[in-house]
Amino acid sequence: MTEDLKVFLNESKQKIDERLPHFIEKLQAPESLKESMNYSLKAGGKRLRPVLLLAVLEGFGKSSEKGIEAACAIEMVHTYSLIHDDLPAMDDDDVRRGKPTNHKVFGEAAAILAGDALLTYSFELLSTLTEDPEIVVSLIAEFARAIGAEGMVGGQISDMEGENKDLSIAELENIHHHKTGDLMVYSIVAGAILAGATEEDKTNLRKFGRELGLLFQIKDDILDIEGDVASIGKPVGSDAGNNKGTYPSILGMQGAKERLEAHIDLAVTSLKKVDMDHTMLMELTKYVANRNH
Ligand SMILES: CC(C)=CCC/C(C)=C/COP(=O)(O)OP(=O)(O)O
Ligand SMILES: C=C(C)CCOP(=O)(O)OP(=O)(O)O
Repeated sequence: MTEDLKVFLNESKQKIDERLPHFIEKLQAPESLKESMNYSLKAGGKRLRPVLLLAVLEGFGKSSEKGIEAACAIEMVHTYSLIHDDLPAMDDDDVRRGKPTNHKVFGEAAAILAGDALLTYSFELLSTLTEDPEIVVSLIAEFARAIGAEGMVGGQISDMEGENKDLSIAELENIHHHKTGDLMVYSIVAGAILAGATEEDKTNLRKFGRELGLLFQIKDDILDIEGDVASIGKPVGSDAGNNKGTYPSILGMQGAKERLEAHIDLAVTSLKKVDMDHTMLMELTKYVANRNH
């Protein structure tokens, strides 16, 4: 990792980590609910989606302050998705971000409600942005599409329905485009909307985001086999345990790694077409593909 990326990641993560609990503190809501929401938000995480939004703003020469609220809203939704994903009705996982999962600490009902509250609050946060109302509406509409039935939620149910089945690579890609990719694409496009990017630049950033989402997920599948529990903060072997089709299970480990390289090339090609400073997004792409956590 370059020194510039290390500094950017640390600074961005720090800004998000500082702001997130502050948003929860000011809620006039039952303390038990706030505690459960904050537990998962504060449990750590790479903050990759907020970092992507801030990197896009920086690439267009805009201040990252402009994107903090939207970045926090995105992290809230990502955190809700992980809380629900870990529930017994879904992946039934006990450890997340190196800590006991939310339902293990607070019980299933509180975990479901903490997720619901984070999701709902994210929309409230976006609605209070001081941008032009047209921009706010477009940010909210695109967000709803990315994380709802046509996006992340749809991807999650396809993922669950795909368990114990022989999936083709096309089916697997479709699951990942929605389950993982759509929120990542949104993080990038939200940065572009806030930066006032042209339609052409937004289209190429969307293509870049789709490739980044896939390569992120291929790496996640690889780490589920080759990763180290202490680094990834969640159990290894969970995909095999849940009988999920993954890139290594369909293509073999070597095939999955070749696929990862191919998606890096495709991501870089789309990114280079965008009229911006690509340095940080280029570095982030390499980081996502080579990470060990
Ligand atoms: C609406 C919901 C609940 C969406 C969940 C979306 C999501 C990306 C879950 C984690 O995927 P994963 O199970 O592949 O990852 P991990 O290995 O981190 O559990
Ligand atoms: C989409 C997947 C595979 C869920 C985990 O996402 P991250 O790996 O970004 O999780 P955190 O760092 O936020 O915990």
